[in-house]
Amino acid sequence: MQVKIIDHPLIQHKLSLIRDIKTGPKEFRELLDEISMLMAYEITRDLPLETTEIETPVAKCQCKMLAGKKMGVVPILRAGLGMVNGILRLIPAAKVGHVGLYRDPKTLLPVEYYCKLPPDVAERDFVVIDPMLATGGSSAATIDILKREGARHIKLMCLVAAPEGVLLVNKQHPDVEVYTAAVDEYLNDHGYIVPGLGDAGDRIFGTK
Ligand SMILES: O=P(O)(O)OC[C@H]1O[C@H](OP(=O)(O)OP(=O)(O)O)[C@H](O)[C@@H]1O
Ligand SMILES: O=c1cc[nH]c(=O)[nH]1
Ligand SMILES: [Mg+2]
Repeated sequence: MQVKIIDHPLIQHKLSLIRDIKTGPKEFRELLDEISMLMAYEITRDLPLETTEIETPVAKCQCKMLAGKKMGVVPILRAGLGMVNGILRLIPAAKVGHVGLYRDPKTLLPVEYYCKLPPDVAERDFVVIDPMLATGGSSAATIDILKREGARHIKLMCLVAAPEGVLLVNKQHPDVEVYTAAVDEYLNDHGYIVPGLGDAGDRIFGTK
């Protein structure tokens, strides 16, 4: 199983709070936003730097700055929306594409209902975001869509993953690095991650 677990203590602490059934939508959204920002710090570790001359009040010096790589963030609707702002706070120049998928409750297969991507897909490095990687069907389908539109560099960032989902993405998209804060135990008969955190979309938007 190829997966990078981001086990920073702040992320693990906040993840435990977010799992708690007593955490309501307001606190859930705030925690997801904070965790997303912390995770973005980790997934951008390999961004290229270039040297440029800066003049401080004291002297000129050679300083490092981001080399201007174009980035794109693609939340999977709905729950992925809860991770967008945390990432944009660290990478404000990223363009945001949206892919709408819902998981058919019987078949557990993803059903596409929306797609709007930036025009220059082939020039950008993408991060697909969704709090939950369960069977992996939704994430794998989103990566399919991005590749079909010309994307070549894609990472997947989720909050909680099931081993089944990581393995599916590894198998269908071996070039895509998967980042998560936790790999949980298994999927139950309804396709929910155990112990997981329940239905992420419903908990963010208060729809249950
Ligand atoms: O890995 P999978 O088995 O595909 O399941 C994970 C998907 O299920 C959830 O979305 P859901 O279909 O509940 O839609 P929502 O975000 O609109 O609630 C979740 O946010 C993922 O997108
Ligand atoms: O546990 C799960 C599985 C899929 N989608 C969710 O929101 N939670
Ligand atoms: Mg949902």
